Amino acid sequence: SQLWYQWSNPKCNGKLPPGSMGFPIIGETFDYFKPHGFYEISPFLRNKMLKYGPLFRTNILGLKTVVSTDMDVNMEILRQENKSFNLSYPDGLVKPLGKDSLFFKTGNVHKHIKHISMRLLGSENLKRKIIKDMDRVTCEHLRLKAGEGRFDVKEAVSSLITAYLTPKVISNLKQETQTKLMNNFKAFSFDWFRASYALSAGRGLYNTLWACREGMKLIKDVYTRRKTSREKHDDFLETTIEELEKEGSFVNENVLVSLIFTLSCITQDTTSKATCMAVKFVSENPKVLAELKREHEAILASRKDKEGGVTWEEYRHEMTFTNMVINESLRMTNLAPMMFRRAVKDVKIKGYTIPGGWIVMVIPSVVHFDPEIYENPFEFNPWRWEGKELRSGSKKFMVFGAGIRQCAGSEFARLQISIFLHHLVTTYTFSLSKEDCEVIRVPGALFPNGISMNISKCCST
Ligand code: HEM
Repeated sequence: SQLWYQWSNPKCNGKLPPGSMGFPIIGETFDYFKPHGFYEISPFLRNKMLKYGPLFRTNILGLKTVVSTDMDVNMEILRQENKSFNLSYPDGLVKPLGKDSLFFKTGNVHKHIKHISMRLLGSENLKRKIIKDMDRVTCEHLRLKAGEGRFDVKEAVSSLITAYLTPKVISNLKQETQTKLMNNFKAFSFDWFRASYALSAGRGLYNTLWACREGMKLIKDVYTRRKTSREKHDDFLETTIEELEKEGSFVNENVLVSLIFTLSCITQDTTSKATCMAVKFVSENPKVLAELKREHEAILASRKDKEGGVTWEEYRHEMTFTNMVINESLRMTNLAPMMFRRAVKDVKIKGYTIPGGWIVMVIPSVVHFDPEIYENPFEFNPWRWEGKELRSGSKKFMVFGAGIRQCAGSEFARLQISIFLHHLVTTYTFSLSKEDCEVIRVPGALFPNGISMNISKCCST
């Protein structure tokens, strides 16, 4: 009973947030990861918040944890990155990406890696080098899929992103090597972690580990050959080599190989899921679909180059409603339902002390479903964004995180979803079959059966 007492009442040089630590070692891990319905806050969180308030302590994944569902505390914690807190995801989630992954880097090294990432994912590169191929390949893939009559949206979006992005990341690969690399990018997914309650998680983890090992080995080989041959290419690999050769560079070859792999994988994994959810919400809401069609048909009508695809100007200035739809879809989906930080020292917040070494789990989804902030929070209503700033996050809208760890690929994801919706609503009629489109939360959104779409070309096009 003494051990039990010690487990339940951890030492702290101050006042710990209230809460309970669950069973020794496993803590409350299973309760936290228990699957629940899409249109509700996790029963675990709901009960804890009722009992202890928005800040409480627990033990998840064997780690002493403080959970924050309070928007001010969430923002304060994310803003204190590199000061009182450091990003610290559970090993199982980020370890497959290797110890050189940007998720294990802090301070100047992290800053430098982020800067390099933005040379691929920032607005300037999207506008100059990516949008054209993104548009063409999205259009072609949809045409192909429409020929089949029915397809899995996640699989299709993941394939099309990999198809145009891989040559931009590493050009001039032999066809066989490129195909192998693309398969490794596509095999990577964080889903095994979300589905860790299911038996299939083991296979998912195996596939992810295999993809990481093989993918990084392939990239490393190309990297070495490129450096020795001194051939110049117009791709992201070249950008990273230039960075490596700069005097006083903070990064080494392994960090850059890991970065190339990580960015390519995360891009397809996150954007394909976000597109699925946007399409699902649009197909379930005829009024939203009608308004979206109106916006995109107006863009088509005023486009000067009828053969050309979506332009950067159209995306930035003529897709207001589309961005309202994307924001609302991201708010409801909460693709990143929690963010993990580790306190580097004792930190005082809201009258409590978070002891150094403890994990803080920032949960923005509770804020996104707070009826005081979003009226009828489980209703998909893009018009709630009317007249609001659509692109920047805030403590009330934290889908892409905040502070220096804010998402590097938010603009990429927005652009890809916008272009997918543009072609979908202007050229096709589509529907999702209800039984094949179940979405659950574990607590991240998961599609156990994929998202299948029935599609055919509009008679008028
Ligand atoms: C709709 C899709 C996406 C969502 C909802 C999303 C969400 C997030 C969130 C919440 C964070 C912050 C994590 C934290 O602070 O702990 C983050 C970070 C990050 N995201 Fe995304 N993301 C998306 C798409 C992408 C894409 C397409 C990429 C492209 C590679 C990407 C790359 C990254 C990277 C590299 C970081 C880490 C940044 C850092 O550590 O400084 N994300 N994302």
